[in-house]
Amino acid sequence: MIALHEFNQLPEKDALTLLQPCVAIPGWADALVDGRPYSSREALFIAAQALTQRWDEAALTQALSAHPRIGEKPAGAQAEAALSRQEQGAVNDRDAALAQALREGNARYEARFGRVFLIRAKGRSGEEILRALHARLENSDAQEIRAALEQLREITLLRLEGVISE
Ligand SMILES: NC(=O)NC1=NC(=O)NC1=O
Repeated sequence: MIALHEFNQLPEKDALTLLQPCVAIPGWADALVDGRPYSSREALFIAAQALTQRWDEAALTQALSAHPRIGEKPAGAQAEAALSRQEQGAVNDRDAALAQALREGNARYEARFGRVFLIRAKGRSGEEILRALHARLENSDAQEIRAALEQLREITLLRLEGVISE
């Protein structure tokens, strides 16, 4: 976590490294770093959100390489794995029936849409995530790309909030 004025002054490489765990879409961090200096944290978040509007199915596929399945808390020390574990903290991984239901739901989703189910897990219980997964299974391909991209935006901006303080 660094202050906005520090972020504005970081060497480009260090600023990119700081933003990299937010989302595995390099163009997003590149553009956000290029847009410095930001006059306020709000201006930074407005720019960050605007840049996510460019994302399409290809960007979603690229980002999913850095997101473990829900219920599969990733091992590994890299920043993304630690963030995923923290974000999935409310998913009770001691509930075997829930874990099984999530595994089955993930498998059904992947069979239907051909990619990992993505949801902003922070603040959501496993049961709430499972309900959302079942509801989204009813989406058309186009609807589900939009739904997944919206979740990716939420995850990315939540992670950015954890990187840049006032
Ligand atoms: N498949 C996922 O939805 N993964 C994740 N959701 C989050 O909020 N963090 C993740 O890693």
